[in-house]
Amino acid sequence: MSRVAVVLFNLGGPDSPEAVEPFLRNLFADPAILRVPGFVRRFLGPFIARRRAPTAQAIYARIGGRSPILPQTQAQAAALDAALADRSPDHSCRAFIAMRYWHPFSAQTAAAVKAYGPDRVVLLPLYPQMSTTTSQSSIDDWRQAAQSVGLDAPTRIVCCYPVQSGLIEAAAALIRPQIDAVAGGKVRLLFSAHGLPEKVIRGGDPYQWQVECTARAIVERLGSAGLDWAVCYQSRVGPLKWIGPSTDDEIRRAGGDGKAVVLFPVAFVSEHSETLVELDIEYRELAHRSGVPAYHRVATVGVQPAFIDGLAELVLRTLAEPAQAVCNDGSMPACDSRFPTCLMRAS
Ligand SMILES: C=CC1=C(C)c2cc3[nH]c(cc4nc(cc5[nH]c(cc1n2)c(C)c5CCC(=O)O)C(CCC(=O)O)=C4C)c(C)c3C=C
Ligand SMILES: [Fe+2]
Ligand SMILES: [Fe+2]
Repeated sequence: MSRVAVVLFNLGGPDSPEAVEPFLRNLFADPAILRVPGFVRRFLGPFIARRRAPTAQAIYARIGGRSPILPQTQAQAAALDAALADRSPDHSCRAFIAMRYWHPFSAQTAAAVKAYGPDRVVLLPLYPQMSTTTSQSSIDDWRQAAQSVGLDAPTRIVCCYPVQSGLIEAAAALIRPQIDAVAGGKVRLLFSAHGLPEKVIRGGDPYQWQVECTARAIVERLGSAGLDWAVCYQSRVGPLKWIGPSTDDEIRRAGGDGKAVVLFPVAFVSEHSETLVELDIEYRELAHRSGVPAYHRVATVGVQPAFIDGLAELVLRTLAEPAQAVCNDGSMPACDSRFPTCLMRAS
């Protein structure tokens, strides 16, 4: 029986009010996030972090001063361990967590994985849609950490899984009752994803294309003829032009059209500041002010069994593949055919 370490990547979030500014410093030190020459980033990153800290502290203060992203990810890791134990008699799998901008960092997790002594390692970003700013940044960070602790077990990467059947099934099961609950059926389903600067997408990042693939696959699974739906982008920060339409504009448009809103966070798989504050408080207030007759925020897929089973399937499929990295579950083309940044190419 082979020992497999599955490393789950997520963004991480501050665990106290004092952690907010150092968390932001880590985020803006990432060359994938702040795309300026290194000597500029070394000064500009801490400057932006200091300027953003009071706003971010106010955001986290609304949810008890800390992000729940780590306990949420730990629950997913435990559920994945159980799903893999049920499905895989040939492998003994254990899930580890590596966060990009707050504890536990890749360096600490790489040391724990080394101590576990795996025969193989599977890297699994908790981002269904691949972006250079998220999955690729985490994997680059992991490679450095693994090298520095001398972790050299054969490693496979899950690049992305925007239409993985478990993800789509879990999403549709959460969305369907919210749509059915809207009296009179005058409803618009908004798929809200974290935005990105336009220049990141122009640079060959598959994220926006994959967000749209996920939304379309969920609509198909819902099978509601004539369903009114749209994709939109939230969480803009900084002076650059970001991809649109923005979630704010879509909420105002729904209000103008007299439509109720059912909003599904299509690029987040757990709860944190962007869902609990931006979607549940700020956009709910905006919807009210904009005349939206009803606003329903759908929960993230979290530990829904269909989603966790889908992750387990991805792990087992990745272990069975000869390729260094896999995209999706084979039900759509790998993103390397269209995007130079696909992790299949990078590996
Ligand atoms: C799909 C997921 C995400 C992408 C893409 C992404 C890009 C991105 N983010 C920022 C800046 C910030 N993000 C912040 C919080 C945050 N971002 C994501 C996910 C993606 N980011 C998550 C899950 C979270 C929440 C963390 C938590 O609460 O646990 C923040 C901090 C909060 C705030 O100040 O608003 C910043 C800043 C940029 C610049 C960017 C792409 C270039
Ligand atoms: Fe973000
Ligand atoms: Fe890919």
